[in-house]
Amino acid sequence: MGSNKNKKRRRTAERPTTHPRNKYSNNPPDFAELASLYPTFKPFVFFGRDGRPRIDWTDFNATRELTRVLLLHDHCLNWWIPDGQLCPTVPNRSNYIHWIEDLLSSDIIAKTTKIGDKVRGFDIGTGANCIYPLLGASLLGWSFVGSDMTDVALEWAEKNVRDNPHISELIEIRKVESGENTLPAEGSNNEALVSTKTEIYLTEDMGREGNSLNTGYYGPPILLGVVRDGEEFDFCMCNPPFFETMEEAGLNPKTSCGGTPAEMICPGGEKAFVTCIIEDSVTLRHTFRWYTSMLGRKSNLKLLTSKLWEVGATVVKTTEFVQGQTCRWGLAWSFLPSVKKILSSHVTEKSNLSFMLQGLERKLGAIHVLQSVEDYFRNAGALCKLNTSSFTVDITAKDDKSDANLKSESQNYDGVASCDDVQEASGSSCLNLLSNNLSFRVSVFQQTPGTLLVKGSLQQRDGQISGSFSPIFRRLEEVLKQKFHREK
Ligand SMILES: C[S@@+](CC[C@H](N)C(=O)[O-])C[C@H]1O[C@@H](n2cnc3c(N)ncnc32)[C@H](O)[C@@H]1O
Repeated sequence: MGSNKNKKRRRTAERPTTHPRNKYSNNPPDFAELASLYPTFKPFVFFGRDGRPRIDWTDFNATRELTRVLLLHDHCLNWWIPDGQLCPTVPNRSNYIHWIEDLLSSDIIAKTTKIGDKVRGFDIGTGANCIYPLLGASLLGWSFVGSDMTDVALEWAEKNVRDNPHISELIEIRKVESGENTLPAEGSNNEALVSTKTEIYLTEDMGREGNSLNTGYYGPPILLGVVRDGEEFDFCMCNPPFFETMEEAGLNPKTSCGGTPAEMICPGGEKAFVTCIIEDSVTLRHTFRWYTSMLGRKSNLKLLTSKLWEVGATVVKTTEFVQGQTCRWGLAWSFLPSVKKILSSHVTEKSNLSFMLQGLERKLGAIHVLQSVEDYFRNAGALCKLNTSSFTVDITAKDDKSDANLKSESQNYDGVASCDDVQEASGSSCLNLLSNNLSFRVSVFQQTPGTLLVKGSLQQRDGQISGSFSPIFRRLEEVLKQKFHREK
């Protein structure tokens, strides 16, 4: 009992809170002072029995006025949103900005910008409040493209930019065209549009011809088709529509931050929305140094992390944003080569490795696993030969000069790229481990229904090259276990 209590206490103590560089980390907003300085805020402030100044968090007008005065007082920003639009909390949104700042200054991935270059970001779904571009530009001098699709968001985001001439040059608001075949989304207002496109096909680009990935997202374009030819960004960020329905959104009875259906929901919820960003990132690759999104559900973090390994991200990072009672998660990934590494060529290499896959659905057999193995390595740019009679896939890394940068890293392996984050899931996909001439065979044996043995055998023993076989095979094990476990 006692030890449980201690554990709980320890967990609470260890829980991450406000980012240390967040203006409010040691200085929470002082409502009494703000009330004395801003007469329009004063009517919303009352004093509790303990004598402390408070506001009614369930009153939209109070939370909006608080955001307005905080942006003005602490950030010299003029700001407003119409009734009912999503009202951001400033300390909470600042955490995400500071996390991106950490990612950009870390040496997890190669730096592509020169010293003195301006940081350029892309805010997916900037909303009427345009909070991230306003904060990023005023706190750090970053420039932004902020995208959105509803008229009200575009009109008010532009107004919020115009009302701040000292940073307005830094922010472009970009309309997302909903594209052809666009229908009003069921159960939402006219502003939420969905296209009739049902699947996103990843074909030639990824060497996965005919293999369609249904993201479950049927909305307007997110990055592909919005980012223009030749554009490059240091990062993208997104506070996605978290929910599938307004009932699910269930508007937290303890606070009132507004939020229209167009802001809060999309078909498939945040999982579908962020899956679509991931699919777009596979095509856009180095157009962004970091792709990031916020998530409202921890379960989606795990799921999307596995998806990122499957599509060949080189680095995946996660974090937790805690502000008061609200908990959100941050997911970041990149396709640039990871920089930190340890030399692994001295590792005595095993040329035969194996693992078991258990608990598969009965209808899934060796052939499905082999096809996943083939897809996975083909995605990473390797040549794959599937033999359905011997139940093997032969894999050889291609000699592709365009990937020379990635392949040159193959003698080094960094299983964990670390940063100061609270939670992290980092690693290296097979992409940056596949070296020219590395060739190996993966064989799959059915043991009993639902249980398979997966074996990997190195085809050559070149000391330097073979050093990457084991991490590649370990990564394959993770991917297959996650995939087939999920499909149970
Ligand atoms: C949860 S709100 C976030 C608003 C603001 N960034 C914030 O953090 O308060 C989500 C926004 O995404 C927009 N949105 C939905 N689908 C979009 C798409 N495909 N492209 C751009 N914006 C989109 C919505 O209109 C809405 O303004």
